[in-house]
Amino acid sequence: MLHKIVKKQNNSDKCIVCGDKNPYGFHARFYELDNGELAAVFHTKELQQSFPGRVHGGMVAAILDETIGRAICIDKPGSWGVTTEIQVKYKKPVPLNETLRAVGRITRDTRKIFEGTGELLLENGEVAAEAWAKYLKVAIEDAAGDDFTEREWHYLEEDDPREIEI
Ligand SMILES: CCCCCCCC(=O)SCCNC(=O)CCNC(=O)[C@H](O)C(C)(C)COP(=O)(O)OP(=O)(O)OC[C@H]1O[C@@H](n2cnc3c(N)ncnc32)[C@H](O)[C@@H]1OP(=O)(O)O
Repeated sequence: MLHKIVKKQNNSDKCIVCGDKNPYGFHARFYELDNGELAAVFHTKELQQSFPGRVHGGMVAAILDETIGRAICIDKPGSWGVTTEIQVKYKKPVPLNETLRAVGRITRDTRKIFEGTGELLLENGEVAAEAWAKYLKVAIEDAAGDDFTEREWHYLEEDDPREIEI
């Protein structure tokens, strides 16, 4: 189904998932959708390999982790969490050198923690991996230091899509 993009989230410099200056990372872009979910658009790369031709399972977990972890910001902008637990079901190999999508949403939100689920989609829309994850809410200063948001947390002005097929 085609979903309208309501808002684009910021990127960091060095994160392995969203870092714009990390040569080995996914260079993911995160978009808040009109259905209340968060979509990631990201690029898989040769140097993320596990067995030849497929992305490492740890990297698959990483994109799902960040997609779910950022979904909290849809309803609560400026919220941050650190991952305390994650479960991933790997259903199909994730290919190298492709532009792929992931989607996540929040399923539980309390004063201290939040939880959510997400899926990584292949180009044809098939689900390659699904995850559930739990996060402890933290102040960004505690997780990343005092000046993280000024130093390396940027809105990237780009030619973004207006809609995403999920
Ligand atoms: C852009 C945002 C996207 C985010 C996606 C990516 C996020 C990441 O990759 S984060 C990196 C991976 N995760 C981490 O590094 C976390 C490592 N773990 C830690 O730092 C610690 O274990 C931490 C902070 C979670 C808890 O620290 P700890 O010293 O145990 O804290 P502690 O004082 O015992 O507990 C604090 C509170 O949290 C609660 N708590 C601790 N762990 C958990 C847990 N797993 N589940 C639920 N509650 C918990 C405790 O019950 C306690 O509650 P209260 O204050 O009511 O007593």
